[in-house]
Amino acid sequence: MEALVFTDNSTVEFIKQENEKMGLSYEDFVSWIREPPNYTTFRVNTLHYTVKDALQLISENVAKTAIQINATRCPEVYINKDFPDVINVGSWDFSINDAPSDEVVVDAFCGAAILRGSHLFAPGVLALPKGTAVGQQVAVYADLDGKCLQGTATKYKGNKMLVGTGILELDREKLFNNIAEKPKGIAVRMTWTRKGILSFDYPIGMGQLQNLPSSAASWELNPLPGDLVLDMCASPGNKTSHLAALMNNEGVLVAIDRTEKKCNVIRETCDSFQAKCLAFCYDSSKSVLEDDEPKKKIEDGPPFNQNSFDKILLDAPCSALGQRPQLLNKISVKQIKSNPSLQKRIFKAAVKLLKPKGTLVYCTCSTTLEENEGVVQWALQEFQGVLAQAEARKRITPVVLLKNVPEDICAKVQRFGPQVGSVSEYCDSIGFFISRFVKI
Ligand SMILES: C[S@@+](CC[C@H](N)C(=O)[O-])C[C@H]1O[C@@H](n2cnc3c(N)ncnc32)[C@H](O)[C@@H]1O
Repeated sequence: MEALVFTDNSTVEFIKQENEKMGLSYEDFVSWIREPPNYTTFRVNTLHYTVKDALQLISENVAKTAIQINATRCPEVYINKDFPDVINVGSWDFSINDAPSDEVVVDAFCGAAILRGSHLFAPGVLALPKGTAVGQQVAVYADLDGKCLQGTATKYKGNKMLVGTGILELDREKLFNNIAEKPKGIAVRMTWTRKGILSFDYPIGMGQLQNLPSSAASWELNPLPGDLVLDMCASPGNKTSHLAALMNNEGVLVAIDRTEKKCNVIRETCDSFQAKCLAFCYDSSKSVLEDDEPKKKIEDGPPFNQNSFDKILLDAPCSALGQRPQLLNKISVKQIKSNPSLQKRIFKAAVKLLKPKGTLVYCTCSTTLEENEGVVQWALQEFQGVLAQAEARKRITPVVLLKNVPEDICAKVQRFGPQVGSVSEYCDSIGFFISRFVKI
């Protein structure tokens, strides 16, 4: 029997109802969510690399991999037709006849990363039978029940899925027996994964693997050199670094997240891209000064004066139900339903911080109606006469009509997901939602 992706019965019921509103069955949704997208998207850091150079380098590295793994045909590598700084890399078209008998087991989260092309890194290994030697071909399985214990020395008998095969680079001694130091480095160098997605090398700073809708969200905001831009929920800074590139590092780019640790990650990401941004640790829902408070400079950090920013990205904290692939998810309905109230609080602050005629982009990596169209409906009601929903600058998804949501709202948002009847390659990405607004 196939293992469950969602373990909580009420979550299953909730997801069933959500998908019915889009004319999808629960089974359709789960069979989509448990598989990775068919291709990888790489966003080039145009501050320091040309897309042409990045394309050439990735193509060369993919060709080198072909030699290493004895593949006769390389996947396609090409510039995305809609986003000029995005390179698409297709999947490898070969299968294996028999998986090696030596098995490594990883947790479901790590298994999902391998399905998306990652190598297996040391901290992810749960089970490795005694006697398996470095240099040997191994099969990598994901534990679908969440029951395999770290350090297991025998073949794991629980519910598991083959995610790929590769060459073992670290033995049990290095993985489990060094108490003083946490294991690090590649434990298994993957040479085949179940959906044919493999990693490729690229220099630090050249760009990053980024889901296509995430790149699309920054393009929707369209920050220009010289703009005053705010990224309200910014860590780890992937979109921040993209915004800086679109601004050519000219203007002011402010990034906020709620802990210092998360802000340090934003700074690290931006440093590796040589992207300029001011990162501040703050609760974005409280980042607005009242009318009667003294005026401050943006550079001094939050809270900010009202009407301060030309463009604001609100990549909201969410249930992340659109992430793909998901092999095991224990989220409860209570957790899913806790998101909209925070999303709306941050949204309220965003509207106050935005200059008249300014642009706000709201996005999530969730597929639920309440976190997406639900927030849009609420915002249009709450800010009647102040905020208008705008057409997508670049529509790359089909319009998805939803029960009880006005058609004009559905027609303006972009919903990435497993929609029935869609043929665009862009729908084969993660589940994501983007809506653009302008302040009147
Ligand atoms: C979807 S992630 C952002 C991903 C990021 N935009 C990127 O592309 O790299 C949402 C972020 O919101 C942050 N967050 C949650 N509540 C917040 C709040 N009240 N104020 C600021 N940030 C918050 C979380 O810490 C998390 O890092």
